[in-house]
Amino acid sequence: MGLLGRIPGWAVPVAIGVLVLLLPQVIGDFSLIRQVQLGLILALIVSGLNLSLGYAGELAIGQAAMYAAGAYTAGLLSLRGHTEILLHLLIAGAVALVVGTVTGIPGLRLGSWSLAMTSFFLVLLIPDVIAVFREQTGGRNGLSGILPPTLFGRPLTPDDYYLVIVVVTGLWFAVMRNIVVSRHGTALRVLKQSPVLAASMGISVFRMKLLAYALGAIPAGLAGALFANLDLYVSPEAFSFSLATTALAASILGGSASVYGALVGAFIMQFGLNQAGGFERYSLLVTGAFLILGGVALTGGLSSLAHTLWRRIAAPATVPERVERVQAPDMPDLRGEKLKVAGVAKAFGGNQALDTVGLIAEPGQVTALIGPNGSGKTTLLNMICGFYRADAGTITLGAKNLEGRAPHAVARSGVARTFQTPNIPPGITVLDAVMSGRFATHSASVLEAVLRLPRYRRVRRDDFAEARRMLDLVGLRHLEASEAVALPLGQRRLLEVARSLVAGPGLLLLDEVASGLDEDEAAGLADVIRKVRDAGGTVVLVEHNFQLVLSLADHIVVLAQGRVIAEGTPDMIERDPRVMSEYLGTVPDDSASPIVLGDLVDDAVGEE
Ligand SMILES: Nc1ncnc2c1ncn2[C@@H]1O[C@H](COP(=O)(O)OP(=O)(O)OP(=O)(O)O)[C@@H](O)[C@H]1O
Repeated sequence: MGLLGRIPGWAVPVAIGVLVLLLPQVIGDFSLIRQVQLGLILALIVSGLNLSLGYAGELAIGQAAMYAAGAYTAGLLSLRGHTEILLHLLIAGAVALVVGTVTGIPGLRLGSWSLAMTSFFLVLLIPDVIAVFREQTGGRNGLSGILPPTLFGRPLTPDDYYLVIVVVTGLWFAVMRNIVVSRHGTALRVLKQSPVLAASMGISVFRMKLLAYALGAIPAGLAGALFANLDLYVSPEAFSFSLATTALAASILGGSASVYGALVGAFIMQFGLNQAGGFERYSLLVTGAFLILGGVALTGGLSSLAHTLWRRIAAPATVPERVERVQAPDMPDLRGEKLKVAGVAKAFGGNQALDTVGLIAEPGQVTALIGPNGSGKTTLLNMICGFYRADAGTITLGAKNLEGRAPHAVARSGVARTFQTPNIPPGITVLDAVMSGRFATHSASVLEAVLRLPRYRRVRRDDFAEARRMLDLVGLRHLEASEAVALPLGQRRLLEVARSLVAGPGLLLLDEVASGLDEDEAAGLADVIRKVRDAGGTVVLVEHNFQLVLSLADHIVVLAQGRVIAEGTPDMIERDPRVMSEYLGTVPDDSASPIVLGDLVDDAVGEE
């Protein structure tokens, strides 16, 4: 690691903050200082957008409305004689939070693009809402007569007020950083990668998206209060649609999945726009140009570019090609639970994918589920995980009835799974990726994460310890600081197994976990699965590699056309004529060579 790599992560933003704080002492130019203040206010709005767009993957541009709510709240408070800036910030933040929550719920409940649409209409509605409450807001004439702000009763000079804006912005960015590096931050990235993955890790997709949108409202509300007290005048023009597009362009240009990208994007837009002659007329064109630049030329934004360069200079990444088979520790005891699937049926239109299927998986055993393509294996896994509702039948884990539970509730009941294609969010380390599997095991709130309260620290310590233990177990500990998504396939599969095990699940579902692995990698994986079994875990293995199934499974269930056609020990299954004939049905009739079951299944894998 180079000298640059030893600079702590917080040092750069703190140094920039101090520089910005001292700016008026160095530059006396009033108009430049005003641009900096407006840039910081825009950065607050953009950071809120980043939380939902960049981290949770939900396009929602309603921050302009929350900005307006914050500005009018502060203005109205001031007109009633309350000039205390801290009171303005507190109430404006709370009002924006309420606006964000109330408008976010219907948008998110309806799903799909609804939040984008509701937030879009929210911005278009601002002038109408202001007009309806003309008496209070001053309508199109705006709200004038706002009194200069005070701090603890003391009037603030313009220089003092500059400090207030810098400190509030700095504090918010510290809060944002704490959220982003917390479990909630990782959960947001998981959600952005895939709602299915999030739900299967016990994360409520609706709640997490609402959290991101509502939290993102707070800085917009703070920005509104700061703006009202800067200009001492608030009018509807300040909250036009072009503000929403400016914030969007700044977010994409700076890097929406980045904390400090909001500052970069906001300053480029603020200073860039100011330079553009006749901006008022061409604002949408200019922001559009910035949007295209950010979207086409800078995927991940300027901050991602800077981050990549920094990492190259400070700590060049070294990712070993192959799985390191280190002597792994023993698996801690797992409290596996009995899975009982009885009489489960599922039809998609006229296609009966599962027909009265039954399966029992015992703790301390590997139960393999095999069958030709389209026989219903994945459908059954998705039903156990709560992604599909059964038309008939029951699914229980221990004493818990899983049927009818939402996917995140099933995961919280102790069901963990891997995916046919490893599902790993970009931008997080191997250690973070494994720790994210523990999200459902705690109840430390966002506030505890932001303030780094003792319970949060304790939970975090346990997360680190457990994740490292699992990385030791699968032999990836030496890669804990590497970017998770950059690992080769074999290691990503092991990583998924570690992530599924880290919360000590009652049931582990492995979906074609050996597919695409070479012999060594498959053998390493088989060792890990045996350890899970020996530690008392309940394992259901969906697998096409028949030799691996024979060597690992204690019990095999064979599905064909949605029905269980055979079950028993590997010996029994290998000699079962029905199993042979079902598989024979999958090969061309002109196959004249002697047929071995394992070869046939391997052929099927090769064709995929
Ligand atoms: N969401 C869906 N909508 C409609 N049909 C579906 C859906 N999911 C699965 N099916 C159908 O259900 C049947 C079983 O599919 P499933 O994916 O469960 O099989 P599988 O045994 O997992 O196959 P593979 O080994 O190829 O993954 C297939 O006929 C498939 O086309």
